[in-house]
Amino acid sequence: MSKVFVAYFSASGVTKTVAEKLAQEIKADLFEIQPETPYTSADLNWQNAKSRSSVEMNDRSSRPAIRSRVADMGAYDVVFVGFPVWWYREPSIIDTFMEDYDFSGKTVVPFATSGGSPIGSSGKNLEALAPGAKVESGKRFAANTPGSELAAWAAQWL
Ligand SMILES: Cc1cc2nc3c(=O)[nH]c(=O)nc-3n(C[C@H](O)[C@H](O)[C@H](O)COP(=O)(O)O)c2cc1C
Repeated sequence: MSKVFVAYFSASGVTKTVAEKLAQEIKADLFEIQPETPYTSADLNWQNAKSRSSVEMNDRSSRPAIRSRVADMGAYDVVFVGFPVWWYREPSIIDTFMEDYDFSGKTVVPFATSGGSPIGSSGKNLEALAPGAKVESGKRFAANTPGSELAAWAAQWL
């Protein structure tokens, strides 16, 4: 049986709810990707080109620091990676997370929440940062997606 992990970043709690539901349904270990410096509401203002999130998302090399490490990433075969869609793709802190570990030989499955945008090119972006991993294109879920739907979707990798 595959050993399964769910890691997520959530700035305002929506992805957190989906990630918790997913982990519970598939009995996976759960890890929150927490920024070393938490995002304030001013940081998250996408209408301000100078806000922290705008500045980070405009710089593809931006790698916001993460507060803590996964104890034993080597133990897992399948890693679900959850995040809010920011500017049609994964937030830069997800790029930090992907570069922080060796995912070779693992399957990485992105999932996201958003105001409506699909997950877009996030899977391809994560793939570029995870040499030797099989990275799926992933899926965007509505905030209130039932656990049964998440479980049915995830079953293909278990
Ligand atoms: C900086 C920023 C950029 C965003 N860009 C998009 C976007 O391109 N498309 C979209 O549908 N929603 C966008 N959103 C909305 C979030 O994806 C949505 O509210 C998400 O569910 C929040 O998840 P969270 O509570 O886990 O952080 C953006 C939100 C922020 C803060």
